[in-house]
Amino acid sequence: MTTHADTDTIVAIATPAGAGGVGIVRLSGARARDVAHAVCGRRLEPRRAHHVRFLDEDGEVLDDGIAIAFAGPASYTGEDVVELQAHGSPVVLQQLQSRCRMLGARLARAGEFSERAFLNGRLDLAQAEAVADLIAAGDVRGARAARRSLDGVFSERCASLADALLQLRVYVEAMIDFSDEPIDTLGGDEVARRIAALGAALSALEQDAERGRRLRDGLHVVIVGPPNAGKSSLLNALAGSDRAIVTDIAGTTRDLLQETVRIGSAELVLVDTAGLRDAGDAIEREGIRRARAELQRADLALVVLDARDVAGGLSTVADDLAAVPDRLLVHNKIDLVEDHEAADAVPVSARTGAGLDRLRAALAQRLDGGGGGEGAFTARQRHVDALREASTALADAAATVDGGALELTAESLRAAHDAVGAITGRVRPDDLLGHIFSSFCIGK
Ligand SMILES: Nc1nc2c(c(=O)[nH]1)N(C=O)[C@@H](CNc1ccc(C(=O)N[C@@H](CCC(=O)O)C(=O)O)cc1)CN2
Ligand SMILES: Nc1nc2c(ncn2[C@@H]2O[C@H](COP(=O)(O)OP(=O)(O)OP(=O)(O)O)[C@@H](O)[C@H]2O)c(=O)[nH]1
Repeated sequence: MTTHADTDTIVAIATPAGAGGVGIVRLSGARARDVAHAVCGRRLEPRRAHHVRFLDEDGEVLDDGIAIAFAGPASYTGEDVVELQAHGSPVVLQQLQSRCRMLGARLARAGEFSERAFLNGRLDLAQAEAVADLIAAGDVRGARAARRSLDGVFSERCASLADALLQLRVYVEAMIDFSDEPIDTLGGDEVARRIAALGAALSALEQDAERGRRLRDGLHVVIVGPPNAGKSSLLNALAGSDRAIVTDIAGTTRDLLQETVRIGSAELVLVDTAGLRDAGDAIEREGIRRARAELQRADLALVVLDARDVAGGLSTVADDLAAVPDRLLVHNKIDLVEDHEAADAVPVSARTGAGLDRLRAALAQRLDGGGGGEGAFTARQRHVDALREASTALADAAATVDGGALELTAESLRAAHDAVGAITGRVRPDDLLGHIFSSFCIGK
């Protein structure tokens, strides 16, 4: 792997803002070790922890700490890297960073260390994205899944798909070169068979990636039901807060209200919505429109019904539930009814708290069904979109094979191959890298 001697040497505080036990200033680039030499007053042997004094330009001691140098390409970025590990004082870390800048290092942009790791082939694009997803993970499942992506689980699946697509492209290109012969003697059936097999592999990966996207983005649970069923009360009870306004006036909730709730080791995003009904003033109708739009994005609808009128409530919302992939029925206000057992619903009272543990358990079970088990990895919307694009292109390829229009088949296969390649960054549109790495934190 080549180090990029022609690029700037960059510096950033790698640890979070604020005071901490230890703070790290990280350098990467051809001049990293020279800069460190000047700051530490001595040369650093690679991969060895040195206890040194960090000096300012007058030889004044800024702090004492640990300095470690990594000689490229055996480093995180693939370039020469130095870490200056000081006491976690924001003042000291700022001084150290300024000193490195005075010595010729430039302040790193957000994500620039990881971007260099990508550009130097240390990580592919999906792995670099997994670094950011690991850092941002809100729960154990998300962190584990991001770790698998960082280890290349997702990338390897993409790579083997890309390989198979490449082989098929080569085969089809060869057929085109012999195109004066009839297609069936050349193996048109074989091409069709291989396209079908690839389509199956692609759709399996697309499903796993969609599950991975949910792991990353969190399960989106939308609370719906008729007015006054107790949706806001239930949000408050689950969130353990008084976020939502509760009154006995039907149509109280108008806008969407979102809370992040932790269930076991998982985090889910709960959205309270306006009660669904075909009435109300202009504001309430807008609230209902937003509730319906929110349902389109839901992974799970938590359907809250008043236990005193389950059938009536359900008929109010039935049409709106059609688009939701999964639902959990809740009968609320069981404190007001005698017999509340129901086979297909969780009975609760948002007022007394009865049944809430059962509801949490039911939610936790749905969360497990949503992925995060053995082998699950994180993915992003970008990846799911790319896999869908590849599926469409592959379907186009299949359609043209039948007609014997092999140039078109070859073109569609190329499009599918490029779409899969964009996931790991083998193929990349111009603006993609800036878009991805700018959302990282500084120092990563
Ligand atoms: N102090 C510190 N901790 C850290 C990092 C860091 O940069 N500094 N990391 C970064 O964000 C992560 C670890 N990532 C790293 C990845 C590769 C190499 C590295 O030196 N790789 C060489 C040698 C391989 C080996 O010895 O195992 C290589 O890949 O050739 C270092 C850190 C998490 N913890
Ligand atoms: N007895 C009893 N009353 C409840 C329970 N849950 C909610 N309520 C009452 O029912 C009324 C409506 O509750 P909300 O939480 O505002 O209902 P909502 O479904 O959000 O109502 P909208 O905002 O109109 O859609 C309030 O007076 C609550 O105090 C419950 O479990 N038992």
